[in-house]
Amino acid sequence: MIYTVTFNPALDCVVRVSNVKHGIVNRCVQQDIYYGGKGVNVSVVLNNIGIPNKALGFAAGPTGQALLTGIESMGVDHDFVMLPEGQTRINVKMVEIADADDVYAAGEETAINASGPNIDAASLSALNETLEQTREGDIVVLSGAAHKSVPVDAYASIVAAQAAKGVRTVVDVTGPVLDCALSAGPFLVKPNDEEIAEILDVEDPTFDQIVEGARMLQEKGAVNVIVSLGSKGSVLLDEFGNLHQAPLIKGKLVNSVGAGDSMVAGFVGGYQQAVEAGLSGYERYEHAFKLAQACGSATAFSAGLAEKDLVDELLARL
Ligand SMILES: O=P(O)(O)OC[C@@]1(O)O[C@H](CO)[C@@H](O)[C@@H]1O
Repeated sequence: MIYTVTFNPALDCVVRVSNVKHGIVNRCVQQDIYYGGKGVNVSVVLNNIGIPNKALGFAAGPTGQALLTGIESMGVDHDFVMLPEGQTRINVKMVEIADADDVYAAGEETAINASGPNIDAASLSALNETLEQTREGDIVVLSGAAHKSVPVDAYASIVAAQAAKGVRTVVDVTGPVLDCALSAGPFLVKPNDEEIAEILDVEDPTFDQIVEGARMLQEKGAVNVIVSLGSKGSVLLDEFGNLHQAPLIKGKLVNSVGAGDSMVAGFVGGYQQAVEAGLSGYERYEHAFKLAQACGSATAFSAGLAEKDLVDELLARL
């Protein structure tokens, strides 16, 4: 079973605007609301491609209730802890489009992510209790930034507790929370090229430097590392030291929100399928990485998150 944990989910309000001017009221030409937060996105994509999973995390207030009702109506199984105070955040994603008649054209994306509600110690304990339901062989995906009230080692503690039970974990977060979690040996981390640049302290890393950065993350404890390289595709450095490279799949970019989360969904879903099919070593990772690429690109080519038909179509091209 795959579990996702979203400490700070969000209602993503994506507004498409042409000819934005600062300092005045702008009217959008299209508005879409998605049930988001990185782990929630992973769950939605897994659900869309027919892979059973359960979404965990924290929700609060009427916005949190709307998020839970929304994912439930999509068929996503969940077991969120309701926080005693506050509201699940609303994140605004603005896409600036050149032509008001071509609403879903690619455009420059600007995100304003809210800070989200405070997480009290009792609620954190309640989440840890829900995580007791995992079993050996399961995968737990910990995705997205946590509110500043969360101790920096909260992800690391979950990684360590799950590893002790034979559960693999994915940690998709940055900064000190990632640094701390690395030492607990997560199964997968997924930085992008900018985060690798920060780790290496270089401005515009070459391909070799990206690979060096990924190896550094392995030395610090990550079992596998996927680095998304924007228009240059992505790479996977697997636990055996093999480098899997994937150029970007060609298609019309509509929306990059959730594309990275969709890669994570494809990877964990594909990894689980490969285990069940008896694949091992290099083949297991090739299979997982292909589904990761197909899911990531299917989201990038859609207004919302990846749907099965497009994922299958893209998979057939790889
Ligand atoms: O603030 P975080 O947790 O880093 O990121 C949250 C977020 O930007 O990530 C998802 C896309 O990856 C969105 O659904 C959501 O709004």
